[in-house]
Parts: sequence; C-alpha cells; structure tokens
Amino acid sequence: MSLLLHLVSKSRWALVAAFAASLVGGLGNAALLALINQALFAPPSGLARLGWQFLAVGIVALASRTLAQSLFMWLGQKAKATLRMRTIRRIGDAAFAHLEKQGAAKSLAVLTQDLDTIVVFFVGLPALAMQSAVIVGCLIYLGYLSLAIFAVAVLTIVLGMVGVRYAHTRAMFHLRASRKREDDLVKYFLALFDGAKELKLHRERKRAFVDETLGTGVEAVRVQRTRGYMLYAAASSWGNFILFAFIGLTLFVFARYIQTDSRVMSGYAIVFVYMIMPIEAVLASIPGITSARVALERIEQVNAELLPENTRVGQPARTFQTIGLEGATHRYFREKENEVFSLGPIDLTFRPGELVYLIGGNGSGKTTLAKMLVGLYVPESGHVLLDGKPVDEAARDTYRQHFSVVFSDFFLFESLLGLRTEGLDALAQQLLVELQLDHKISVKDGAFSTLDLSQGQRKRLALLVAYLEDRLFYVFDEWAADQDPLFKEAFYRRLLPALKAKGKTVLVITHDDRYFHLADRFIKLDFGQVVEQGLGADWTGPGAAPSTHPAGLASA
Ligand SMILES: Nc1ncnc2c1ncn2[C@@H]1O[C@H](COP(=O)(O)OP(=O)(O)OP(=O)(O)O)[C@@H](O)[C@H]1O
Repeated sequence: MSLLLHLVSKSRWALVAAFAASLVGGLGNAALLALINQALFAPPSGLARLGWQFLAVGIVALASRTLAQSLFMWLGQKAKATLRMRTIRRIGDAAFAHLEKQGAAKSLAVLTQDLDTIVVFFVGLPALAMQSAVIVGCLIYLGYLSLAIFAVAVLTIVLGMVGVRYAHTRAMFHLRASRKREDDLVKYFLALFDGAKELKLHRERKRAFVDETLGTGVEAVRVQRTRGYMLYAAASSWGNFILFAFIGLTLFVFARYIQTDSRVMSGYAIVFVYMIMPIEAVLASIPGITSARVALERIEQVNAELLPENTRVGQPARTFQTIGLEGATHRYFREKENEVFSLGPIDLTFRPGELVYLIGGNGSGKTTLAKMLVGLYVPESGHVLLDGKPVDEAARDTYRQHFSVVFSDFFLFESLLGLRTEGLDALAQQLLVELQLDHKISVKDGAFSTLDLSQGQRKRLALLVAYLEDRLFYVFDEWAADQDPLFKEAFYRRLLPALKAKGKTVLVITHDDRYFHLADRFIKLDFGQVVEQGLGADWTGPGAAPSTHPAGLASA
C-alpha cells in the first residue's frame, strides 16, 4: 500500500477533498433520514421549515456526491497513468539481462490487468466512502436516539468484523495465488500468436497447448478466484446475519427493557432499514479492495525485479582509439537442462576502420560476445574497455551509443525514432532505392509506410536504420543469412568495405566462409573460447581462394 500512498500523496488535496465530499454526502443522507423521521411526527405548522431543510440538505448531498465521484475517478485515472509510466520507465531503464530473464509476460500483465484493477478500486472508492459515512451518520443518529442501542450496535460491528477478517485472510491467499498464475497465462496468450503457424500445422500440438497447457491454467485461476470470492460471499452473508440479529434483538428484545417512545422506535426502524444497503455495499467492496492490494503487490514486485542501471547521461565521444574486452566472461545457466554455458575469458581489441569477421559454429557464443562487447551484458568478470579504460556502470549507457547493431532477432520500429538529421526523409528514400525497397516502402516525416515485408526485406530495412544512425562501430549478426546471392555479394563486397572506408569499425558475425578472406582479420569461437585468430587474407579454410568471377554469384 506504500506505493498507493506515495501516489496519492502527490494529489493529497484532491484526495482530502474527495473524502470530505464523500463524508458530507454520506452524512447528508443520514441527515435526510433524521428529517424524514422528524417530519413523521411534526405538527403541520413545522413542515414548511423541515421541507426547506430537506431541500437544502438534499442539494448539498447530491452536489457532494457528484464532486466525490468525479474526484475519485480523476484520481483513479491519474494513479493508473502514473503507475503505467513508472513501469514503462522501469522497463526502459532496466538492465538488458534482467529484461531478457524476466520476459514480457509479467510486465504485460502489470501494464494491463493490475493497473485496471487499481482504477476499478478508485472508481469504487466514492461509493465506499459515502456508504461508510452513511453508516457513521446512522450510528450517530442511533446514539442520539439511545446510547444503550448505540453500544449494542458497536458490539455487533466488532463481532461482524472478526468474521469478515477471518474470511479475508483466507480469501487473500487464494487471490494472491491466482494472480501469480495470471503471469503464466499471459505468456501462453502471447504464444498463441507467436506460435500460430506451428499450432495450425499440428492439430495434436494445438489440442495439447489449448486444452492442457492453457486449459489447466485457466481452470486453476477460475478455481482459486472462485474460492476467494466465495469466501467473501460467506463473509458478506455473515455480516448480513449479524445485522439482522442486531435489528431483531433491538426491536423485539431490548426495546422491551429500554424505555422508548414511538418516535425513537420509528427512528430505529428507519435507520436499520436504511443501514442494510450501505452495509451490504461496504461488505461487497472488500473483494475489490483486496484485488487492488494484490495488484499493487505485483506492480511493486515487478518494479523491484527490474533494477535500473545506474548510468549517467553523457555525450559519446566522436572518435575512439580502441574498444575491447579484457578477461571478459559471461555465463548462462539453463535451469531446465541444469547446464551452464560459459563464454570467455575473452581478450580482444578493435580499432577504427577495422573490418573483423567473428566466426564459429552454432552456439559457440558469437552473439553473446557481441552483446557483451556492445554493453548489453555486463561481464561477470573482466572488463569492457574504451580507450584502455574499463567502462563502469555510470558510463555504460554512453558507451552503448558508440554502436549500431543489426541482431539476427532485430526489431523494427515503425519510424526512425531518435534520428534528427537534416533531410532525413530524402536520405532514407535514397537508401531505399539502393536497397531495392523503394517499390515497397516510402518514408514520410521519418515514418515508414509499411513494415509488412519479407524477412530479407525487413533485414535490409534494419540495415538502412543502422546506416542512418551513423555510429562509430557497426555489428551485423548473420545479416546476410536471409539475403539472396546478389544482396549477399553487395553486402560483403560493397557495403562493408564502404563502411570501413568511412572509418567505421565493423564486426560481422557470419557463416559465409566464401567471404572470410575479405575481412581484415577473423576471430573464431568454439565452445565460448577464442580458438583461432588471423588475417582475412591468410584464411585457409573453405572459400579461401577469392572468387571474383561473376559466375560465382549464381553458385552462392
Ligand atoms: N538468453 C539465454 N539464456 C540462456 N542460454 C542462452 C541464452 N542465449 C544464448 N544461450 C546459450 O548460449 C550459447 C551461445 O549462444 P549464442 O547465441 O551466443 O551462440 P552463437 O554462436 O551466436 O550461435 P548461432 O550461430 O546459432 O547464432 C548457446 O548454447 C545458447 O543456447
């Protein structure tokens, strides 16, 4: 709840005003009751005065109710927007390794479900505050009518609360457990889309996934939610029973022993009948409050897991002398297989204008090395070096701005975000022509007209974005893998040398051994270790003899 208090403390005056308005509204309702009771026994001459009072109190009650509802609604939406931006910022600022480990499902569940639960709670607050005020007002009126009855009423409330509290503790357990399962459900919902092809092509797989994996999860959430809400229903019935027991005892037992006149008796009757609805409403709102509490816990937990990097915003240097790794290591622990993949220790240095190929078999650690080099992974031991100096946490974000990377699992945004070059559209359009994408896409105000492209075309577009970023160090992770021979040829023979000629450092992760000789040097990885290094010209493996004959294109 501390998060909620922190949130509302920023709008504390609105909150105070909302509660005050609710209180006035609720007390106004109780005052209307008292006036009705008075009117029943007032002489005709006193009715006009009571009528005016009734009208005035009625208007005040209505106005305060409207004000309270509007304010709580406003507070609810504000809390949602603030929490949403807070979570979005947390995700944006979190270390890449944390994001990769946590996956999207947890945060997605927070950004959608949990935030909505909190708004529902706020929307329900005016009713809750007002009904509570009505109950308080009714109790005060009861106390005014008879202190003894008031004491019995308080005793009844305490008794009712003990029962509700017990049910609440049990229900909370079920609601918490069901909320935890929701994270897995969101993950499976995403898999329904991401794995649509695989599911459509295999009926048994789809059946197993939908009926067993998803079906079991959905059923488990249903069972636990139902248990939780049924406990609240039982608590609500208990509350009602206690209330009726109190009314029965007061009217039929205590009234016989306590001196009462008919005005007091009718006052009891009106107040009791009037109190039933607010008490039921308050009891009914408890599950919503609990759900909001569970939602807040999840938001706090996800935010706590996404630790922000403690980086300082600085301008990246326009040049560098060396970028490298010194004794750098990284490990992945694969829980399911109970296996560890270790990369390193790696010692490497890169200089401006160098064209380096990183080669090695599948799973040898090339992508992991690239992620460490560009500052996405922090080496578990050793360092990333910029001009011979270790890059610490504060400098890491600035360090990353040296790189432009097209990963094999790259992502394309719908526009050229963060690029403010003069004549950006024209430059992009020109590159689209060179990459033979101009018949498919156009760029207007930095936005692409479409991203519905083939994988090879999308990669060319990613290359265009990287080119426009105009960074000092380029990394391409198996870029050419999805390209046809002509583009492959253009990539290795024209584009990479052109970048090198511009003084860029280029690290190319590749399996295309027929081009290895074009590198200034190559680095070979095997099982996470550098096993071979040399000049591209000295490459003696497959494709060592450079092919410059056009016939080579066809056989690529
Ligand atoms: N996020 C991850 N969590 C756990 N293990 C991982 C993760 N990413 C990669 N690995 C494992 O680390 C090893 C190295 O992976 P990496 O992607 O660096 O290899 P690679 O040489 O780039 O392979 P490829 O040529 O197939 O792309 C592999 O065994 C892979 O299964």
